[in-house]
Amino acid sequence: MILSNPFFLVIVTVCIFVAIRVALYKTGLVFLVKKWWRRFEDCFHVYQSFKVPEFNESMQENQLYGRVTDYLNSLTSIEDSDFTNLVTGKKPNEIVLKLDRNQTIEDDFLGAKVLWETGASTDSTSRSLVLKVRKADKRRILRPYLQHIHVVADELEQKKRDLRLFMNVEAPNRAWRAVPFTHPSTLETITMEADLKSKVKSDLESFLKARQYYHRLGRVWKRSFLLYGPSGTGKSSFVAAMANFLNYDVYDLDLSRVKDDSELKTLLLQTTTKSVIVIEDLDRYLAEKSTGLSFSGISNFMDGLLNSCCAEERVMVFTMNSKDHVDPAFLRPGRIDVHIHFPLCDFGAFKNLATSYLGVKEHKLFSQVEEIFLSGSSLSPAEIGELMIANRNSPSRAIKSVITALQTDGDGRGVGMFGRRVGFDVGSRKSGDEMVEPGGVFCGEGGHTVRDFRKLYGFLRMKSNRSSNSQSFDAGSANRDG
Ligand SMILES: Nc1ncnc2c1ncn2[C@@H]1O[C@H](COP(=O)(O)OP(=O)(O)OP(=O)(O)O)[C@@H](O)[C@H]1O
Ligand SMILES: [Mg+2]
Repeated sequence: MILSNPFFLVIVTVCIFVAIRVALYKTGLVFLVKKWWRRFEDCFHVYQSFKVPEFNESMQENQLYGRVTDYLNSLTSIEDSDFTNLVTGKKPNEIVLKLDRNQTIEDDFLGAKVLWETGASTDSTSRSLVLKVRKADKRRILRPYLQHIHVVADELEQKKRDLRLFMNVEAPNRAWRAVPFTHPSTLETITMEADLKSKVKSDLESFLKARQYYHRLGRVWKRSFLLYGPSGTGKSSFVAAMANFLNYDVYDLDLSRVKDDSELKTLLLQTTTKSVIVIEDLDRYLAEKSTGLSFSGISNFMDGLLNSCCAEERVMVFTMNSKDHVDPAFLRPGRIDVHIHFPLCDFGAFKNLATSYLGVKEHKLFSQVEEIFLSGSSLSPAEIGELMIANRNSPSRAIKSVITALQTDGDGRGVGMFGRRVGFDVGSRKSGDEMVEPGGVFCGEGGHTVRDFRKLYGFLRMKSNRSSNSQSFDAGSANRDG
């Protein structure tokens, strides 16, 4: 009687389906069912296979094999294969998945399904990969798919490579000398207004993807940044962070070592793609009258227009303490695309530094520090950071030393005296997009002055002549995210 009740039957059927589904998922049998279903489905398609052997007939390495392997290892579907190897990545705590032999993994491209089988070659010493494409899809997807593999493999290769820092040396014929670039600065470690940081990040991200866009416009694929602000506000650290983010080499160009315009041209020609080309303290260099370089020599360099081959896929960065006395022609849009202001610390930046350097988010002395900042005192992030590092075992002592430093060295270096403290003036001064800034530091218990600590830092500026007479003027920013 009850069995003939349709309502009861529906309930029972639903319960049975739910129970089967739960059982399939709980036991993992669902993967087996999917596999069988795929095999069943494949019976209705004709596949064409393409083999990618590890070596060619002359036993030379087939580079495509390595590229495809890298590509397959980057696919998320590798996690679904029955057997994968876990190996250490580039960083010691990084674990990466690598495909094992005799596995099949699936990939989707332009709506078509393709299969890759990893297997041993007939002689069982060398390996091979087999790509299976449905015949019906072959004409449409094969070429673009292989192209796509190349593009992804290029990107992966770029990520894997070790970065280098190039410096121009005086010796003839050896324009650039390279050393490994291992600066630990990242966009995360730079104290900067959160909004600004994310703007810079997305600017760099969209630059990386914009090759077609720039080419369609007939423009050289490059982006130029001006970082300006007082000494010790993080400009050089930011250059390093940018290079690490982009995974680009760094060319640190010391203009005082360049004889004339033609040498400058040669230096640019000798840079490679995927690089950040930095000129530090450009304002100071331009202010020195006794230079062998002409206005057009420097501006041509900045434009990279000598030849698109020597500016393609490059980021140019110029740092300055102030752009007030710089000929606006150097800063016009196109020559400099983005202006980023690096100000001295305000209270928000101080709190972010306290969080990262001392692990302190709140402290009873904070209200006193805030008052001093509000009265117009300020120090650079470098100055405050060094004080915190020196007193890192005692947050109270560290904050007290910051207070003392603000009251002595920091007087009048903040908003009060130098005016502007925030800054994102988009294109307001006919000089490209205007982003802005990170913030400041101090140090020195036991009689250290700000000036003493200033001598302790600096990374790209390995040229002693440039670092010895650094000065700081200009002011800065809003809240930072650390
Ligand atoms: N905004 C910041 N966030 C985090 N650390 C900072 C920041 N600014 C400065 N520092 C720290 O201070 C030190 C000096 O910074 P950096 O050399 O980048 O300053 P700079 O602006 O290039 O100074 P200069 O104009 O004298 O070359 C670095 O070690 C860096 O860690
Ligand atoms: Mg610097």
